[in-house]
Amino acid sequence: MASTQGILKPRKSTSKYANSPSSSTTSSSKHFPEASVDNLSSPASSSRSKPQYFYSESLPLGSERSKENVTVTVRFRPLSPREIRRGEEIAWYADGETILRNEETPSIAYAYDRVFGPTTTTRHVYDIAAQHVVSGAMEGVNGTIFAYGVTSSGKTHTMHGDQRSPGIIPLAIKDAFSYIQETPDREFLLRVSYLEIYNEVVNDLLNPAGQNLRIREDNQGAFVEGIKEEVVLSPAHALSLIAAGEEHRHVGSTNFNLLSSRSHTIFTLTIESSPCGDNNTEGESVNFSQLNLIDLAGSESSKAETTGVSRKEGSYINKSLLTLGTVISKLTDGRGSHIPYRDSKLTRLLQSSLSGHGRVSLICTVTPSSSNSEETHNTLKFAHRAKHIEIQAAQNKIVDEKSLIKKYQNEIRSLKEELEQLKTGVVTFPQLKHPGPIADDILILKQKLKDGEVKHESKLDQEEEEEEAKAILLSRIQRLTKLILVSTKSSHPSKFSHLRRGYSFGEEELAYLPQRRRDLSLDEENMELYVSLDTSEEINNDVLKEDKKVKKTGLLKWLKLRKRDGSYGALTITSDRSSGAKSISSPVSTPKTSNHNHHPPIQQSRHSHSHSQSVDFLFDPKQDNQQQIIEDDNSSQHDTPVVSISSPSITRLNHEIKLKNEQISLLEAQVANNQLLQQQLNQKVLEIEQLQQKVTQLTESKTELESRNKKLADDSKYAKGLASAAAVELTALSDEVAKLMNQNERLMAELAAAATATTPKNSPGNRKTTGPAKNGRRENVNTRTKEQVEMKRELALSREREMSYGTLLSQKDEREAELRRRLEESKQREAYLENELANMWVMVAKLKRLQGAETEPSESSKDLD
Ligand SMILES: Nc1ncnc2c1ncn2[C@@H]1O[C@H](COP(=O)(O)OP(=O)(O)OP(=O)(O)O)[C@@H](O)[C@H]1O
Repeated sequence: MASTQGILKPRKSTSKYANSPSSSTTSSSKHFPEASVDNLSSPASSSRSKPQYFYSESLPLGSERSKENVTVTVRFRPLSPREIRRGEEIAWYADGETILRNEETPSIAYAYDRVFGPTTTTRHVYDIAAQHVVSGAMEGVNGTIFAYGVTSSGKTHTMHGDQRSPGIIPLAIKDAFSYIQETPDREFLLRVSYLEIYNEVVNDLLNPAGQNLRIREDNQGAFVEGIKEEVVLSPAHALSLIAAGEEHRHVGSTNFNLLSSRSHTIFTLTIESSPCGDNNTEGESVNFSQLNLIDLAGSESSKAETTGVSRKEGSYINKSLLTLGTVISKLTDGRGSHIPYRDSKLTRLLQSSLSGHGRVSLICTVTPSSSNSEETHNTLKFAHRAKHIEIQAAQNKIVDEKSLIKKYQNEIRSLKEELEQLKTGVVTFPQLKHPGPIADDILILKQKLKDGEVKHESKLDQEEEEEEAKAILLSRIQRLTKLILVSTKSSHPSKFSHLRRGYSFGEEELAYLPQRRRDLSLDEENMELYVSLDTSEEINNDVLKEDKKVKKTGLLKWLKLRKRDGSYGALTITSDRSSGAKSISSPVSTPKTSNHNHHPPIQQSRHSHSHSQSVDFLFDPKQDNQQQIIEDDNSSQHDTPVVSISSPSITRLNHEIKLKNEQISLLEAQVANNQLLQQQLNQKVLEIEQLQQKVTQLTESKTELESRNKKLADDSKYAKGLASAAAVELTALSDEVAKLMNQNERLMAELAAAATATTPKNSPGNRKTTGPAKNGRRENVNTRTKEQVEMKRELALSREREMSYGTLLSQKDEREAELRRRLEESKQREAYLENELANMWVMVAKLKRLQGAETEPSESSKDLD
């Protein structure tokens, strides 16, 4: 793949204010005149005299610049009814369009590309902070827009919005389709994916089965393996996918926000475009870009009273946001040190955007309230750091083979050639020029035609077969064509950046936006206050409930329709970039206009350059001049000059053949679907069997471990008994030793006394003592000496015994410690196995659920048969 991407250029802090919050330079610091604001100081420089503050006055950003900074804007939300009730005060406020100031200490101020006050509409925020990123993405430059802020500061309100105030995501989608409408010389293919990062686990929000997906890397950067991508054909279609995805997003209640997002979400719009029709020459590269729209979970303040699950969620959220902060600091410190992208899934996925590949817009949402002043200040510092990231946005081009739009275009081209050959009768059964599932179908049908043709004798039969082949080719062309989006305008467009786009949302699109979803989270007290504050729109609970029901029914209806007939021709692509392949899991189906009763018949004329093979669609101006292509079967039949009518009977027969063909295609599709389901079912059964085996094995090893544990516990008990017996023995022994020592001392004392008593009597002066008395004393002395020797021997013996008992005791201690360690190990192993077992059961339950879900459609399709 030939991909031209931007280059990371961490900016060196050359200015003396570069590291001070007051020195916020803007995206345009190199290209726009800088204006200094005197008397503004930062916390860091408040003591210095006359600090200078640089900021830009010119927005939106010019598109011709090659080097840019991240666009950083700050949006205040109004004080919430709860905050008002608590009598909280304004701690921060917008001072003009670009400066934000602290109420208490006005010298603390920050400047950004734009500061939006609490009354600014999301549409205005979009125009300033997002529109240039979206238009860039439509032109082939990657783009990322994300909302950052503490919990309940208004991120989801800004990114998703509601029916009264659609957020950045719906506005961007609408704008993307407007861009297509205003660009008649290019063809587009749009597809979307939607994921969440919850507790550091990546889940696919468009595919509930896609849980705990892996992040992999290739030469284009990080990507999520196996994520589902859906080709989208209209704003309503894209919004319906988001609405369906939102149903799976993790939300919870915090003491700041009753419906708080507990996960980061990334909505990705992948855009491919190439020149239209005749301008589209083979081998020409395709513009390829991705627009990431990110709603981060809110960082949680230490004031949050959380327990259990929510504390765990909060710590994951805080950790990943902390990593985001560290990454941004390192990117901007100019030291070129290691950047820890890999420390969190969020930064891994954002690596490409943060390292300068494409445009980035950071919208920091803050609350003005005094109780959150500290958190707001942290957000402002984060925003200030992010401002220094330098990006170099460039168009991404990819070569033919990697592009889905080229693949479809080539397939349409060769199908048209085959159709033309069939019409002119030059080649009755041409050789296939392209492989793939559609070509396979055609091959089978052609084979059918071929087999039958030999037997047909009449000219009518031949014509019937030809008509059948033509009708099939035509329907394939139509199905593929409608995936590629083109403008209904024939004139050349004015430049996108000068266009005033129609932002208005039709009812159909609004149905997929929440009905002030977040407001429903207010407690009753707040609700009352909210209602009384918002007198223009009296919301009573019944109406809310009713609206919610209607919205849900709308979505369900849409999902059902989509399931039943593949409306919109929903095309699901599971990316497998590791193998370089994209698997198309559901081939393009033929939606009938009658099945789109939820979506009023939406038509769009395909701007074709080939008269003979054109597949014409009607354009419905009611659809805001920018609706998707869904073919009008009737009109295409009328306008397409491929059916040659030679006589009334042939016409009738042709008509019947067409009907039959359609039935055949439907049945074939159903059969293929059933086979696929059957295969999946078999696979699941196999997996369940394997899991059950594993569960049995685990149960066995658990039982074995339990018995080992029991044995070890017995051993340990025995060892403890031994140890306590030894301790008793040792105590007795030490008593005995003490006794012996006492005795010894006593004897020594006696001996000493005896020695003193003997010495003077044996002195020369006393040698006159009589014989028998002398002998008696000598005997006494001898007996005592003997006793002493005896006692010394006993003492030595008892010391030896004491030592041996000591050794024994330490050996016992060691053994006891060893047994305790083993006991601990086996307890850990048991816990691990129990955990594993629990996981297995969860998986088994999931698989069973899946199996159940898959059996249902297969049964219903059987019923159809
Ligand atoms: N600019 C705004 N104007 C009016 N109301 C707003 C605005 N921003 C936010 N709100 C309201 O404030 C409340 C909290 O907003 P939101 O749920 O968008 O916060 P959040 O930052 O996404 O919170 P979390 O991180 O907990 O998900 C909602 O009731 C929302 O409608």
